[in-house]
Parts: sequence; structure tokens; C-alpha cells
Amino acid sequence: MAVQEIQLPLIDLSGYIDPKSPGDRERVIAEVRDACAKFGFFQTKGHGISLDLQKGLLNSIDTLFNLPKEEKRSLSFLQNVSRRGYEESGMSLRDGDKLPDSKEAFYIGREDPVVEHAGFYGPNVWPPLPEDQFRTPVWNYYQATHNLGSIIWEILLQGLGHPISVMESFAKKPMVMMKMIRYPPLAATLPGQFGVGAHTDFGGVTVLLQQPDKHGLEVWLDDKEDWVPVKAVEDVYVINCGDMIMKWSGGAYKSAKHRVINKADNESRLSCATFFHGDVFATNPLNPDDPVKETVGQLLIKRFGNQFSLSDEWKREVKAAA
Ligand SMILES: O=C(O)CCC(=O)C(=O)O
Ligand SMILES: [Fe+2]
Repeated sequence: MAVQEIQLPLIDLSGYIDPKSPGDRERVIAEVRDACAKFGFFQTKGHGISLDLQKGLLNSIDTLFNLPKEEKRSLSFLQNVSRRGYEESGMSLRDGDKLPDSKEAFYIGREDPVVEHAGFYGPNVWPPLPEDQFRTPVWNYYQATHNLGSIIWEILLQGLGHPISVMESFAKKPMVMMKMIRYPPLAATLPGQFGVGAHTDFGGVTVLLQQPDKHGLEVWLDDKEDWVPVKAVEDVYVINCGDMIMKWSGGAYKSAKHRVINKADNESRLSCATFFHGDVFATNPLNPDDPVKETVGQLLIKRFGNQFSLSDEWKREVKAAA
């Protein structure tokens, strides 16, 4: 089948970030709209995130996951009310999957000094590594992808005819979670086990960095009824829309199923996904007239409520604020 030759659109964002002539921005807005309508995914260059930041982040992820198992376990995200910290291999199992994900992950988010809204906002967990080896490069990178996520949201809003100003009320204090991931070599996974099993992303915009040449991501294309590999190319990001965007855009933008199988027998694979959701109490920015006033927080709880045993306090607060 020719399916292997299908490539996701590659969009140069510099036309939007740093337009050189009239019409550049409109062109990028149209390209992003078409890609998200057709695939829910695209690849991008000209995104404004320096290679130094990308390399610094990948080094930090490598250092983190090379810490002794016990040390990593002591940073468990299950002990943290804001779900920041370490997730061990084998802890994620989706309904319908036979085996849990082989990946291990580490989560950070907004750095809020105190826990608020029972855990939507709060401080991060930082591993006991020298600042210049972990916290500084990771935080700098987080801010850069936070910025890129916001730009993509802006573009998506304009693609449906809304002004950029909608972002002001949507993202005053946006929930932006970052997930650093390591996939074990293929030889170390069980037959039939995935790095990350087939899923759609929950929320808003996902900004994904794949370690260069460490292939493994596959996207489901409805019209081909097949999985399409997305090559891991240096300095090329993968952007995709989550379920919240699909719902809020009335299906104009797709949230596509994807999965990861590390293709390398003897080498691990690193990646990092930044999920730009929006303010916990924000409602639909893609259709401000939407009569359903469901908030980002409520949608998050609906999706993860059962999976992640959220505290009742959390659920009550978000309900009360609706
Ligand atoms: O590692 C990747 O390439 C994708 C990860 C992913 O889909 C996710 O964490 O939601
Ligand atoms: Fe995903």
C-alpha cells in the first residue's frame, strides 16, 4: 500500500510569527485550518524554538530517567496533589488495552507557589539534580512551548473567524502541562505492548518534540483506515488538536487517534509533549456563543475523573465554579 508515503502537512510558522509580506499570516492561518480539519495533526518548522533549547531539554530528560529507580519512585506523581512528578512504566492502561504502556514519564506544569483549586494549580516537583542540569533547561523549554501553544491557539481561533483578543479571557492563567517521556527499546517491551497505546489527546493544543531519528509515532487516518508513521526529524515539531478542540469547534478541527511504538530494538526513545489547555474556568473560545458553558476544568475531570481518582474536593470546586 502507498500509505507509508503519506506525509502530514509541513507548515512553516515563520510566516505567522514573523510575517514578511501582507498575506503571510492569512496563508498560515489557512494552512493550519486545513491541516487540522483534515488530519487533526501537522508538522511544523519556523516555530521559533531554538535548537539549543530542544537539545538542552533532551539532555535533561535523559539525565532524569537515568536516575536510580528508587530515586525516581520517590518523586511519584501519585503522591502529588497537582499530579506533578514521576510516572513509572506500566502505570497507564486504557480501557480496551491488553497491556499497560511501556513508557515512563515525568510531569511539570505551571509553577504556582500554592495549591489552588484543589490541585489544578500548584508547585512542581523537581528532582534532586543540579539546577543547570535539569530545572533551568526544562523550565526555559517549558516557557518556549507554552508560548508556541498559545500561538497555535491564536491561529486556530482566527481560522474559525474569531479575533485574537478571545485569547485574553481564555488564557489568563492557562493550564499547560508538560510530559517528558522515555520509551524502552523495543526488545525490552512485551509482545503486543505499546509505548503509548492508541488514544486521543484530551484537551487543547499539543506541541510534541520527538528525539531526532527516534521514530515511533503513528497517526490514524480515517479515510485511509490505516496508521501512518510520523518521522522524527530534527527541529520539526508535531502539533495536534485534542478532544476539547474537536468538541468546541463542532468538529471543524479533528482530534486524531495516535500511538507510539519505539521502532529501535536496542535504543530508548525520548519525547516531550506540552499540552496547552486553557484557564480552569474558561469556556469555549472557538464558539463564544456556545450555549453549553462547560469549562476546561470540567472537561478535564470528565475525561480523567475515573482514570486518575481525583479528589472529591477537586471535583466539588470545579462544579461549584461552573
Ligand atoms: O511520544 C510521542 O511521540 C507521543 C506521545 C503522546 O501521544 C502523548 O503523550 O499523548
Ligand atoms: Fe498523545
